Amino acid sequence: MADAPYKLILLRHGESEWNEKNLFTGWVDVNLNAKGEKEAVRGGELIKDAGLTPDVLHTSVLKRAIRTSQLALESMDRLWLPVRRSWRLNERHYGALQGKDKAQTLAEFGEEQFMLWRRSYDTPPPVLEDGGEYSQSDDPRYATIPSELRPRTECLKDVVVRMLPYWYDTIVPDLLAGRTVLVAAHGNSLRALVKHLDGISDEDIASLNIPTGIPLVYDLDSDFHPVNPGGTYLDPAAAAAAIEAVKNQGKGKK
Ligand SMILES: O=C(O)[C@@H](CO)OP(=O)(O)O
Repeated sequence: MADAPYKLILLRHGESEWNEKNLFTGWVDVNLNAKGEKEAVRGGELIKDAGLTPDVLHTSVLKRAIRTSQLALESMDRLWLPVRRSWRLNERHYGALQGKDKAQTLAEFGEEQFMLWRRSYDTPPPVLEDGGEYSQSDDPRYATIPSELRPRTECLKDVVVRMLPYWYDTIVPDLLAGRTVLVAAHGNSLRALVKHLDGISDEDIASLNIPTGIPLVYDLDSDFHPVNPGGTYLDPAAAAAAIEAVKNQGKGKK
């Protein structure tokens, strides 16, 4: 393998209560379900069995990612790791779709609009008005984000824009310091990071899905380009099946 000084492990949270119900989630802070907890433990075991030892953890500020990281770290007896959390690793804000049923949304608006909202690079869902049941406008954890920066909906392009400063300013310095970095985050914030790492086009990113709970390892060269493009899933067979399930969400299958 070409020279690859940096090791990055990406982990999407385990299945959540709303993944199970097939609801658009975004910034709504739902918990893991029992299957998701098991996936998180297994994710940690996979990392350990691969001989990897994360030195630092980065998570979003949403409990499904935080709990996944804790369960994974516990299963490798590394709960003691230093941890940084940022809203910049949060799931994509799903705007007015938050809390809506994916299958009903597909039936109501049709496949084309559904896929535009769900996977197009630059078409955000309608804005979520402040103060509603699924709004985070009064959530204290976001109180320090200036209002012009605070999303009320996001497309993937918006996620790339808000996530990249965190990549460059916080994760890259950890890699440069020689640390193996574990990032526990979400389907769409990880799609944004993978798009950046692999240089995936705005069109091609639409068909890339990330499964819950299966670690994806990148070996990065000195310019932070993957020497293993696309990364390496630690359980490739399970990842392939789970990717297909994510793709089919909304079609009555999970
Ligand atoms: O609902 C969401 O927040 C995300 C991830 O679960 O869904 P999707 O894969 O449809 O972008």
